[in-house]
Amino acid sequence: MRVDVVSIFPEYFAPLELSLIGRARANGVLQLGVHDLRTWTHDVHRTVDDTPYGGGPGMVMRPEPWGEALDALTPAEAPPPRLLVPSPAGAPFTQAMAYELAAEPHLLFACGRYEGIDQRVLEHAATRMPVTEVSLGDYVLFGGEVAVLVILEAVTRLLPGVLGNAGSLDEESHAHGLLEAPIYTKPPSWRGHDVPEVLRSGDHGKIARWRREEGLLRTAARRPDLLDALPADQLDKRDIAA
Ligand SMILES: N#Cc1c(-c2ccc3ccn(Cc4ccc(CN5CCCC5)cc4)c3c2)n[nH]c1N
Repeated sequence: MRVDVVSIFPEYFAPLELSLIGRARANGVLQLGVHDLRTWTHDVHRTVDDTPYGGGPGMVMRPEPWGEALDALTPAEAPPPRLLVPSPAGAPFTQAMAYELAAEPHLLFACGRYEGIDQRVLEHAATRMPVTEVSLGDYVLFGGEVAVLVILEAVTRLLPGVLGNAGSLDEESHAHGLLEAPIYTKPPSWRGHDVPEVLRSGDHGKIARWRREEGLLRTAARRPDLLDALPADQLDKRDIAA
């Protein structure tokens, strides 16, 4: 997968040299390009923002540099990338979207700052490539960079060969639409707290049932909205102890 990121703070993406994403890049699973938007400015002050039409707080990112940047990162001879624009007004980023993005050959991220990017940039880009405005959640950040780090981590871990034990993808939260069960390791007793006996029983059927029940209980307590979204055949409400 090829990923290009455009930002006025390219140094935000230094962490992508580390850990499993760094290894994915070294293995060629992920090709990452980070670009400074100011590369595509032409004035002495390298200006990327201006005042908002219609008034209002803050500044808006000018369309010209963005237009040139997206042109430069959208090769004419290859299929167009999917453009992702983090925004407080975006569609919620979910594990389902992470799976969808992990299947894309080329992602292009536009990191806004200030009060956002002139809307015409997205309108024009949409005439050439798929454009998705995406939001991490209902709170306001300073810009899109943190969102790109989150999205890139969620997507990269789904790429083939990135996670050593592919099985771990099956059992994690949101893989089956539920939260995962509690997890434990040695010692069997620690400060008076014991590991649930069933997990040390060696009975894999009982362990699987225990984990599903614990996941249901957690989901009912912390994320009842996920239960409502489960397909009817996957949940019998009686599964959840009162
Ligand atoms: N993903 C994600 C995000 C973001 C996010 C993503 C990208 C940018 C680019 C700039 N900002 C800052 C900002 C701040 C306030 C406003 C609202 N203003 C009201 C009047 C005109 C705009 C717009 C943007 C961003 C924030 N925040 N929260 C998420 N889950």
